[in-house]
Amino acid sequence: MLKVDNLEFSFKDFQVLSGISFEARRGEFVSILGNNGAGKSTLLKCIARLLKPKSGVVLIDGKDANSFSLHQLSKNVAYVPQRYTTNRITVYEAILLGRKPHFTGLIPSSEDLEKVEMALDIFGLKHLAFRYLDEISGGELQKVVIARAFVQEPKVLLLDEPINNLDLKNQIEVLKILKKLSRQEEILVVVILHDLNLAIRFSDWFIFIKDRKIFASGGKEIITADMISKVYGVDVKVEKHGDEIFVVPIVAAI
Ligand SMILES: Nc1ncnc2c1ncn2[C@@H]1O[C@H](COP(=O)(O)OP(=O)(O)OP(=O)(O)O)[C@@H](O)[C@H]1O
Repeated sequence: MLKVDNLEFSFKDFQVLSGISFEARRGEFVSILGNNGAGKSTLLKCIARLLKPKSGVVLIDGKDANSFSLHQLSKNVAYVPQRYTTNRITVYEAILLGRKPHFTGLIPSSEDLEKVEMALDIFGLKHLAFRYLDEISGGELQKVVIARAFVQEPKVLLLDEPINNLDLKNQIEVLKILKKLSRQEEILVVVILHDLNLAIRFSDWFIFIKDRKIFASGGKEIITADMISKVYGVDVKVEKHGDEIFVVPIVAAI
């Protein structure tokens, strides 16, 4: 579904990414992890074609992403940024805008409206449908932005820190929804996360970025205290409780 091959990116002469290669399949939940400034958002933006890599290719379903028209790209890839600005439109209208790549006439089709209704339901936003975006909370807005990407019906859904404004209950709820979407709709979900333990709980595959490169990638077996300590520069323990593993930072008493 997604193949990134030898991607390099620089902001002028400041190299941010080098030799980034990985593949991910339909139906997977992949998390991109690493310290602040490691290049995670830059990688996601290169995949979404918002930034142009210096070299390397991004293949979507075997086709070079550069060969897609913007219209085709928006039917294949949806991107939820870390920060977003809002217009004075309602929650309903904002989500409906996600259907834009599917519009065939001036009036939304019944399918467009059904998808919006479905998204309002899935994301628990029905009661806010006719509120303006500046009249809802930051966490609610975050859900709206994800719901808008969902109705776009992409094959690849890219999300940059989608749970950073949410309380714990909503963090888990949104990750559960994303996981369900990856499984049921066979979408490839690629998410930047900072919470290692939530990433471990929900992801099928992990990509750790450090010093411009992929430091480690793989399934849960790559999560070791040594690897995490090297990536984040913090001493940690990896503890097992039943089938689950947890990363616990070792912090000396203050
Ligand atoms: N527009 C820009 N111009 C120049 N440098 C930039 C620009 N955007 C980001 N950078 C730099 O590129 C590097 C990677 O940034 P990026 O936002 O990809 O990191 P990140 O891993 O997503 O970080 P965070 O976890 O803090 O969001 C950082 O050193 C950042 O300062």
